[in-house]
Amino acid sequence: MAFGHKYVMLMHVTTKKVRRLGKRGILNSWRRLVIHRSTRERERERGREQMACFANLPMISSPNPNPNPNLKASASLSQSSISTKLHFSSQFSSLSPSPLSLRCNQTLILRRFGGRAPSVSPTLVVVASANPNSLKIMISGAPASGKGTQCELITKKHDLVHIAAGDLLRAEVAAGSENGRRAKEFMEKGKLVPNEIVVMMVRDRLLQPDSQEKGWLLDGYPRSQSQATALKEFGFEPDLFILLEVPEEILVERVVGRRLDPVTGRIYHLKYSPPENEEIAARLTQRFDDTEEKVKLRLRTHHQNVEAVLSLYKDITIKGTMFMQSIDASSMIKTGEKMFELLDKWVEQVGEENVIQVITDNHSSYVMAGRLLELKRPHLYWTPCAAHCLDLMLEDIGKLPNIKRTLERAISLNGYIYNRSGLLNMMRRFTGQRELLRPAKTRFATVNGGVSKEEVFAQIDSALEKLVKQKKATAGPVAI
Ligand SMILES: Nc1ncnc2c1ncn2[C@@H]1O[C@H](COP(=O)(O)OP(=O)(O)O)[C@@H](O)[C@H]1O
Repeated sequence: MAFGHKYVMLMHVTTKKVRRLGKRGILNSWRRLVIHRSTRERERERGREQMACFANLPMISSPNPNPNPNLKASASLSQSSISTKLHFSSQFSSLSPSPLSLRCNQTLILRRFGGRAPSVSPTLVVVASANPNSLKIMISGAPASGKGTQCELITKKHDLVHIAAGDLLRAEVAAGSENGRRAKEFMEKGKLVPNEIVVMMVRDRLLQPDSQEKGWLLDGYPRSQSQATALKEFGFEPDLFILLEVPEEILVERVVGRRLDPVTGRIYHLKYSPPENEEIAARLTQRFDDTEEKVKLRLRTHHQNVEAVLSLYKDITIKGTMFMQSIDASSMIKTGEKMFELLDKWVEQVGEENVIQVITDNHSSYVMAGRLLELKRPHLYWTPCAAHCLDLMLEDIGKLPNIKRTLERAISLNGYIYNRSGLLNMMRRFTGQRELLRPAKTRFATVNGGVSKEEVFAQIDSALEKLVKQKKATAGPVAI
């Protein structure tokens, strides 16, 4: 494939040829579609921004330049041939420093890098989108907000390629490359790694054939407006942006106790999800930036950037719980009617059609308020908080004499061990780093940090299902 000063050539093959000829043969046998520069100039004179040319294109993909210097594009070809509409961006000009790109269904399929005149042999990357129905999702959230868990569930169900910017960077650090060395300096400080390292890394991964064919779930990117813009310029636009929000105190606790099993890749938590046996416990590792001090820095960086990124994707964002307002209700907390007025005002403000469920405390005034609300608005669904119900039940159970005595003993034994570091150390050594369940204050808000990973996934998945249906409905045969 050549990029002369006068011509732009697009090539065409069919799947049968692909099988018969193999890679090299295909490159030689591509039918050339020649567009004379003069044609482009005439088009431009007509004031058209873009010139469209159409071709039958097989699924072609290769992020790596071919070693042949005269043929700087290489291709690996899959079985299915697809009909694809190509748009040739008319940014092309012998003087223009801007890169030349071909886009296919929003996916970058060809790009010339560098700002040299086209007479200089360009480096080409040829990639084609095989499946316009594939999902393209971005997921964002503070450290330990559960992105990893949700990504696992999402990729499993929708067979997407999971691309985590943090993992790409850690792989680079582990490889000991110059980029990795530089990246580590920033990662240790909980700061963002400079764009010149991250952007290309993510772009290259997105261009890989598996991401192009299956669709992708991009995790931890973009973290700034400039990263989002850079990706957009490369032609990558998500269908959906997911933001996971979790209160900060929960995040710190999660991060500090988080451990990785390097053999299985499974993530454990010393307290909430301890390893199953001593063998696993002994090999667990901790991320170098999972300390309390560093996580606080990472959280600050996250909060500084998240709003800017969100503003770019607000139309396609799904968010979890949103904090609206806190009110001092101490003067009315005991009066059902007053609590009803308060709740009713909020339902009015949010719009009744947008309220799925109203959840309150189990106090009699809340129960009365909830019932009044249901009377006034028969389509509204009110429930007392399930966690609070359980909390009250357990409190009552804990008052039974037998249980009360056992609990008291457990609490004093717990305090005895945890107040003596030598003893605690010994217990951990002999139990394979196990912890005792410790008495803690119960939290009775079913929302916020109390939402289970399955509930979060259900929320995300319903949005994904809608998206899949939408994509299927709008994907007709592509014009050629
Ligand atoms: N998109 C990005 N841009 C710049 N730096 C990044 C990006 N993604 C990850 N990093 C760096 O890698 C570190 C680890 O990222 P990650 O594994 O996603 O964990 P976390 O989100 O918990 O900080 C970040 O603290 C940051 O230094």
